[in-house]
Amino acid sequence: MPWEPIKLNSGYYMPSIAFGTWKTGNGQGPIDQVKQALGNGYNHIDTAQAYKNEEETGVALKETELSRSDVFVTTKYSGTNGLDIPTSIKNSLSNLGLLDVDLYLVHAPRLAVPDIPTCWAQMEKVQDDGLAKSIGISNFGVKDMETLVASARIKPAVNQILLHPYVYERQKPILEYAAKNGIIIEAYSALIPITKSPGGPLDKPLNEIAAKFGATTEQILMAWTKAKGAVVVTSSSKRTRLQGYIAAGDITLSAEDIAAIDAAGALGEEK
Ligand SMILES: NC(=O)C1=CN([C@@H]2O[C@H](COP(=O)(O)OP(=O)(O)OC[C@H]3O[C@@H](n4cnc5c(N)ncnc54)[C@H](O)[C@@H]3O)[C@@H](O)[C@H]2O)C=CC1
Ligand SMILES: O=CCc1c[nH]c2ccccc12
Repeated sequence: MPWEPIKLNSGYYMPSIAFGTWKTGNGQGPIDQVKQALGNGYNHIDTAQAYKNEEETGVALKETELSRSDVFVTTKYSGTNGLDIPTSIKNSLSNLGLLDVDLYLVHAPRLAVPDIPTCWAQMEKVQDDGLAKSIGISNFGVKDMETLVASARIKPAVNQILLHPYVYERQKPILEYAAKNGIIIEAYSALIPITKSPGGPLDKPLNEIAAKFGATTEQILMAWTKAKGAVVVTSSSKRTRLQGYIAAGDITLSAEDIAAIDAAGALGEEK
């Protein structure tokens, strides 16, 4: 299997590519987009309180042929409407029509109120109470993680962060700290060098490596992210793109390919 499941520090396995539901509200709606992803090789769905599509995600999960145990569901505490963590997780489960989620994340460190240790103790209770199989964080920097780990009984299983070659140097300390502490990195917006920042130093190596593999540049960015040991959370309303991302799991970049992408990435910061 190309995108191998990754074992989390909770003992559970997480599929290493996820379909993200942020901004699935346009055109084809979230229900159809989640169903399309589930029908095209995705068994990991990423949503959040803030995305306001947990109910639609729940409908898609009910309507799919896959059983609950075949799909890994992530949602996040986003501090929406000023609700606290115990209330938010119950609302999310009710919206999703589920008894538990596979992964519950604190969406950003600024949401950890009144402070990170107090917030994390509430997350630990969510896991203790069986409402989430694993708990984690998103957008946490090294200092945030140090504060959390210093008082944690349960270490975060995952830190979901921005990761692509133009921010790799900046984000590397987060990857290193996570690796030392058994925290899996999940990368969002891996395609930004193509979707938002084309015309930079990455274009040449990405095009050359893509031509060598007979692949698209999106697929090469996905393969690079995978090579960094990260889980990928991506999205598209287009079936062919979704299928292309799955196929990217078969691409193994050489050390030289990775070095060329790292070097070009370090030359240009995100625009
Ligand atoms: N925790 C957090 O703060 C965040 C989490 N996320 C999660 O990650 C998921 C994916 O985030 P994205 O930034 O959308 O990921 P992404 O970088 O993988 O981009 C996917 C988007 O790029 C488009 N795309 C693909 N190839 C393209 C091409 N050749 N030309 C133009 N557009 C192309 C797709 O249609 C899709 O809209 C979200 O749905 C959400 O679940 C995203 C942002 C922040
Ligand atoms: O997850 C994507 C970005 C986003 C949208 N709403 C929120 C709320 C809190 C943190 C991040 C985000």
